[in-house]
Amino acid sequence: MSERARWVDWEIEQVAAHFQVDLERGLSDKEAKDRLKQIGPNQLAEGEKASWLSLFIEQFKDFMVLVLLVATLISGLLGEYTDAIAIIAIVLLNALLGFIQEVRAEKSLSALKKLSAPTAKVLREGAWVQVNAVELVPGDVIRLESGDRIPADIRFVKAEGLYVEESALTGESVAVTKQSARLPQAEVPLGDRKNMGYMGTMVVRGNGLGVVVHTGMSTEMGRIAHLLESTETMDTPLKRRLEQLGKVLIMVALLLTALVVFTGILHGQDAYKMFLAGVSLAVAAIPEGLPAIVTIALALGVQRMIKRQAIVRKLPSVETLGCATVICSDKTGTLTQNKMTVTHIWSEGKLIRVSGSGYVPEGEFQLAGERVAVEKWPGLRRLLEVAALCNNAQLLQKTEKNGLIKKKEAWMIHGDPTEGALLVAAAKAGLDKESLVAEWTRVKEIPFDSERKMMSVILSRRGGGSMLFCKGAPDVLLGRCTHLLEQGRKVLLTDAKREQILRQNEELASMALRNLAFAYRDLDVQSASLKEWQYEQQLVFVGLAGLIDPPRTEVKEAIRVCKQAGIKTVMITGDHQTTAVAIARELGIKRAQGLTLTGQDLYNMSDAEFYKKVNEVDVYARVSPEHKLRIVKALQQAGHVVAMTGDGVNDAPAIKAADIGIAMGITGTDVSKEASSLILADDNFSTIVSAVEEGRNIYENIRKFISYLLASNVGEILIMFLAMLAGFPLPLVPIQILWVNLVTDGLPAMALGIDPAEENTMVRSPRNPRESVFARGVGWKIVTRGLLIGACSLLAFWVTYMEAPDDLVRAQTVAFATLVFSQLVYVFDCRSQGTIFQRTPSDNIPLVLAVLSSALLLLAVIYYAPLQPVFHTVPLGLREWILVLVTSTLPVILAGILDLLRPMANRAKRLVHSS
Ligand SMILES: Nc1ncnc2c1ncn2[C@@H]1O[C@H](COP(=O)(O)OP(=O)(O)OP(=O)(O)O)[C@@H](O)[C@H]1O
Ligand SMILES: [Ca+2]
Repeated sequence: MSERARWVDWEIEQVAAHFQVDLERGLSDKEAKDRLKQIGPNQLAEGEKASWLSLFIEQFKDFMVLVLLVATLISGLLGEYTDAIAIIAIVLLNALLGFIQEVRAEKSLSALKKLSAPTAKVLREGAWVQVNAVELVPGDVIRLESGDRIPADIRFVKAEGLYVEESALTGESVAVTKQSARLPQAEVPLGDRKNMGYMGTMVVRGNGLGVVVHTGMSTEMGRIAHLLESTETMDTPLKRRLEQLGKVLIMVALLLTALVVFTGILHGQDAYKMFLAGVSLAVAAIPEGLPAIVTIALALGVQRMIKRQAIVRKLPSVETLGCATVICSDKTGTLTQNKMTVTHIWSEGKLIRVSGSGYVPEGEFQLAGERVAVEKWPGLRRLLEVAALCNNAQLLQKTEKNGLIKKKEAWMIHGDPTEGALLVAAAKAGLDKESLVAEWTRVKEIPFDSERKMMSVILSRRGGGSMLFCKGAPDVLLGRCTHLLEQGRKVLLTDAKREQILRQNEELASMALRNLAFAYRDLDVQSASLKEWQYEQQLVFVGLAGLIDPPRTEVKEAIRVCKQAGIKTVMITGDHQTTAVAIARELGIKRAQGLTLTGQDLYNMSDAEFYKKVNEVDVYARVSPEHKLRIVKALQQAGHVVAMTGDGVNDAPAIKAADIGIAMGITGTDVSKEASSLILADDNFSTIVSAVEEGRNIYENIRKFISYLLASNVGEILIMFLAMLAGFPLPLVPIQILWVNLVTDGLPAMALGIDPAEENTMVRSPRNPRESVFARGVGWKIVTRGLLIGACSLLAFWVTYMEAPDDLVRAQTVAFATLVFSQLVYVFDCRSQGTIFQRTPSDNIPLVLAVLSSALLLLAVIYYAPLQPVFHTVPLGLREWILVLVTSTLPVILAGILDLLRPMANRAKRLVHSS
């Protein structure tokens, strides 16, 4: 134990020396690389993955395939070599196809996992950079903020109001406070090592710095969790439902096959031939590949989503996305650009305009159009001092490598954009942080969180004395102020003054500005005994700042699309009500009669009251994260499928509870990301809307190939069944049945899975999550098309057979060709919920190619002499081809006519139901 615990009673300098790291600069890139090579990546070992071979063998586990293999083996032994070999070849080909599909799905899923892999903020060569957590090495200096998952075992170097929840390790769910100072002795249990942080535990409040002491399997986590569960399941509700459906379909297919065999034998067919045909039919007709294709369609769709900046963490959410009826979105950074600029300052009763734009620290302070000198205005100066010092952001000038950087882009900020904007404003007055820091030393920080809506620092002045600087939401901060700074003097804050400040705050907020208030207090010797919660009291109010945060340009359109698609957008923000409403109006979220509720309103409302109103609310303002959970619940109770965004630690419960929990890729905390099912790589609201569109499309594509595959299967069974019933000879031989199955299950079905969205995808209202996959015409399509395909193929067979009853092979070839071609025509019919003519083939080139190659393969099987005996085919003449082409397009034409009758059928059904 002492070997592991030894860091606990060391001084920080000792730890740094041990790891040969300069705490101000971090490791050099080279050193970090060397250590990584030596020690290995910072990750826990994963469990065994399924090998490729076992994945391949998996493809044969299907019962009917085994029966088929055995049956062919027997026929091989009986001397039917060509048949046996051909059948086995096709079964192998089928397995290969399934195998390739599965490998592909797996690959794209592991790529996904990488995308959402955790990162760490690490100091390398004097600069803070973001790296993948696996690249951390002992000696790295890392920064942690509330919501971060600690990426390795660390010794804290700095801790500001830091609380860490270590239940992953200790089982204790109450967060413990952390410190940087050494402990008197080393031998303390894990839970009491207050200056250590452990991999996998979670920062719930405050911030800190740490030196990495153990990585990967040498961490405490590595010691207990020897293996990480490796493969995430790819199960989704739809897949599960399809698997259940699959079982039913297997039964049906087997039953029908048995029926076919039985009828055939009754009509004097050869029992052995019938058996082989039956088994082949069963193999072809059982849609065992359905769940696999669903996974592929999901995986491919997920890849398209990534291109549109939406990273799916949980596959089932892809399906749910298409059902979303409400999207609850954060305001700052999601609906707005999160590029803030201070435009107004209110100090000592005067409203000052600040000119300039972006992060360039150039601009003027103007009062009624006249430039004001900040030096002559003590209140304004103090305000900017507080703004710059009660601040964790950094304003940086990009080093100009070439002269190409435009001035506007030459400046950037690190950290919270709100705080960055304040730094810029202070810099415009000539107060840059560096010179201020020379005068003021930070002693302590009471961090910001969205619950408190304020933040403070305690500073000691070089000349002596110390002060508390505080900034926060005006309405909150004002409650803690007792005094006011006026003409450089501290005066009592009267109720009238309070009123005035709040009025001013309202006025700024109605201009869609995000407001902050600033205050300070002198700390004398007595205040040394104050408890933390006692610091932020009896403050002296200094003034307000109004920050503009323009809406993202694309959001307005995205919200319009949502409306059209039957999805309601709701804004949930920690910001002030008036600000929120102003922006919500601008974006079209707020309807004329829509309600706005504040966190306070929610607090005063019973669940029953809230539930009654929830559908009318467009904007929730000044809410705390905890309210989000209540909002999700109420919406769900009202029957909504809810998508909810969030970024902080405290948003995690709501994200988890939502049907689609959405985290922010840029500003989101690890904890919120882990709780989410979708991550927005660009934090942008419009990305949610794209994801919804993709979600709907993926689901529709799945329905498309279900209708394709099942109708094809119905057709295959039907032609055999009807032929047996009518006492005809076998219209198809086993190898042909298997071939049809291979050619249709293969490329065309896959190409349907990547079909681009139909134009009306975002005009329809959301689908009911309980809706069956067969709803909205799919079931109808399967039945009508299936029946017609079977009947027409049989018709072609019958016509040819009647003409030349002793040339059975010719009739079989015609039936074979008709079946394949009618499916290849039908595949285009599957692309639209309307008629086949609603879409042009040119927008799915892969499908056209797939169909062409399937057609060519068929021609090869018919015309390439060596294959003719294998597939029992003969070359066809012009007359036969005309017959094939007519009978294979007939189903779609007839079905189109049937479709016209469908509304009538529905109406009749409703009439029957209502009477
Ligand atoms: N760094 C900060 N220091 C002090 N106060 C802050 C800081 N950032 C925000 N505030 C204040 O706290 C309020 C709530 O902030 P919070 O981050 O919870 O929500 P938001 O960012 O305004 O909106 P959203 O929830 O839409 O992202 C803000 O309106 C602001 O007045
Ligand atoms: Ca926020």
